[in-house]
Amino acid sequence: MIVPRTMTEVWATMGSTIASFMFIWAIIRQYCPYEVRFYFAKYTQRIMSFFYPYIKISIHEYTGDRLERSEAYAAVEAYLSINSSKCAKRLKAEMAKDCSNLVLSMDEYERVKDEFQGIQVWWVSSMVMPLPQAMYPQQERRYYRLTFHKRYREIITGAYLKHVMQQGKEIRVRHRQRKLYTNDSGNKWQIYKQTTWSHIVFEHPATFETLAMEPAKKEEIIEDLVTFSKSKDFYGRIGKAWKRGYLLYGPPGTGKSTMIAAMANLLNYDVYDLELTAVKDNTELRKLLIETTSKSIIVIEDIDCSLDLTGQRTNKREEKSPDEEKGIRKEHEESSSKVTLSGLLNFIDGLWSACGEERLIVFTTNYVEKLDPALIRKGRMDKHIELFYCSFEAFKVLSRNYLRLEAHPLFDRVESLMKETTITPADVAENLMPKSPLDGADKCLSRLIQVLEETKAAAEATEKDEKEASTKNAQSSIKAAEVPAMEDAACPTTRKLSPKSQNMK
Ligand SMILES: Nc1ncnc2c1ncn2[C@@H]1O[C@H](COP(=O)(O)OP(=O)(O)OP(=O)(O)O)[C@@H](O)[C@H]1O
Repeated sequence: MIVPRTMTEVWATMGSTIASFMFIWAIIRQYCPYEVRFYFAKYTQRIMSFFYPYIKISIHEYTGDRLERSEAYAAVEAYLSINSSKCAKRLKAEMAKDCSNLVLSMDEYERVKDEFQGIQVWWVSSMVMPLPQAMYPQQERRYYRLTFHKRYREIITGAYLKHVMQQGKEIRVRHRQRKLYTNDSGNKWQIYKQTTWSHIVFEHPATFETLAMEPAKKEEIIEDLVTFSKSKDFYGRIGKAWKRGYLLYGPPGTGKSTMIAAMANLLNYDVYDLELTAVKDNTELRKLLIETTSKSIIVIEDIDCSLDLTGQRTNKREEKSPDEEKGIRKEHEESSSKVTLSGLLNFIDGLWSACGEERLIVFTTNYVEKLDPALIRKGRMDKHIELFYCSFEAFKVLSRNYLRLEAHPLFDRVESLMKETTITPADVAENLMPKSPLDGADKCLSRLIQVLEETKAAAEATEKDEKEASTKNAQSSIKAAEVPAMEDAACPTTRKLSPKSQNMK
């Protein structure tokens, strides 16, 4: 045997060995039957794995017959986007479908190391190229491969993978773009078709900080919401679906819709704005419910206008002006649907309502007294929140938002007027809004004071009119009572006759 002496000889020997091996392999591939090769590869792998102490787990991007994108792959991708961006040398940046920012992930064939409870694991991103002879053009199939020592099989397949999935899902929720869904396309013929959710990006800027409300009440609501969002284990333990109902009620313009936006922003939830009048029947309502995702708020605004408490539905459009009424009523007749009160009750807490988790169901109404007690009982609508007219504390929040003012000499006058009259936060907000670039705080506050004074004067005038009217009514009823008494005195027999006997007479 010739022993190579120099480096050049070593390379030359190695090169010729590899070439010989490839030549032999090519001959085997050409002449050896497929079955023999298959068994050869299979048993070689088994023998290798006997000596090879590592386990590999692959997580593919697309799974199933319908080739849906795998949730597990997406979670690993999100998990590694944080880990890999710190240590990988080749990263790729993409604008993800549900995300407003660029998302960094490991580039193909890049390898990163991760550590869990002192155990080292390796992740490799890889892909399978489509077969050239495939009948349909396919995309390359990407996958992540996790490698770890077989000694740690239990921990890695249990706790570590659970940790990766959990963290990955959380990262995805944090980075996703939230959506505002609606089932009302505005098409009056929609009632003859199945309704589905359509969405836009949810970008309402309202927060609890900007919401005008008594600070103590605000704190209580925030605490309730945050506690709910952290109560997965609690709900599991007590055997209840992880959802909570909120009933927001109060006069128009007191901030019910604004509060829903603040709730969504606080908890980072999507919003499903459910228009009941556009839902055909209970089956369709259930279908819409099933299509909602976790971490969401399902809102039914003005519930009193959407569903008659006898189970007969009315349309909120019926409340339009008399001019519109005729045309609208026709439209309503065409679009009337068969969602019933019991269908809605099932929607809230029937068996199907447990199909998702971490969901809030919010009803709003201006007339809480009109609602069926069954609809709003505790357990369905767990928390009832009344939104009031603007208090001075709420006004201070609005003046901070609109005028960046914490204090002002005119505040005292506003405070005393607010004790004497009522005004909605919407009206206060409108008056604090500068109408021109030259409008300063003085002008806005003076405008608000003027409106408050006018409202107070109008309320006093109405009260005076009502008092006068009731005095007049009282006087006329006294007079009316005196007339029969005088008639009775003139003819005592008449009094004893009943109307019937009078007629007979
Ligand atoms: N509590 C509040 N805090 C801050 N802004 C408010 C508040 N209430 C009302 N507003 C302002 O008034 C506008 C109307 O409020 P919003 O639509 O939330 O009232 P609402 O109670 O839902 O009314 P409706 O019952 O008529 O639907 C909002 O755009 C917001 O600017």
